[in-house]
Amino acid sequence: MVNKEKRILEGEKEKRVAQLDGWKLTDGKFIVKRYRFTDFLTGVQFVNHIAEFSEEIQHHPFISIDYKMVTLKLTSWNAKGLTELDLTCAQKYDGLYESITGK
Ligand SMILES: C[C@H](O)[C@H](O)[C@H]1CNC2=NC(N)=NC(=O)C2=N1
Repeated sequence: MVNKEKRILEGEKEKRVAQLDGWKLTDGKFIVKRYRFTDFLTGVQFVNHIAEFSEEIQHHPFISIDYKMVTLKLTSWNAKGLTELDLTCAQKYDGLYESITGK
């Protein structure tokens, strides 16, 4: 079984993050994405879904809500860097966004 808590190798990071949709690598250990919504409450609804999922799997992104924009920033504190779990979560967040907005 793949160890999801394993850090992604230094030389692999850029490539792996580039395979994600709209996610950017920052400070060598975070991935960040901005999600746009047509209104404030839809963004809040998205954040609620993210919050529930994060609790379920005990892996939590930094979340900021700036009116109709939600920014998620993720790393694995325990592993002190980016892990497979972070990349998996990024795809899950994208799926939640799609299910809420249809985009
Ligand atoms: C004990 C608890 O499961 C851990 O501290 C979890 C909680 N949520 C977490 N969230 C994130 N993003 N990274 C972690 O390493 C992490 N660790």
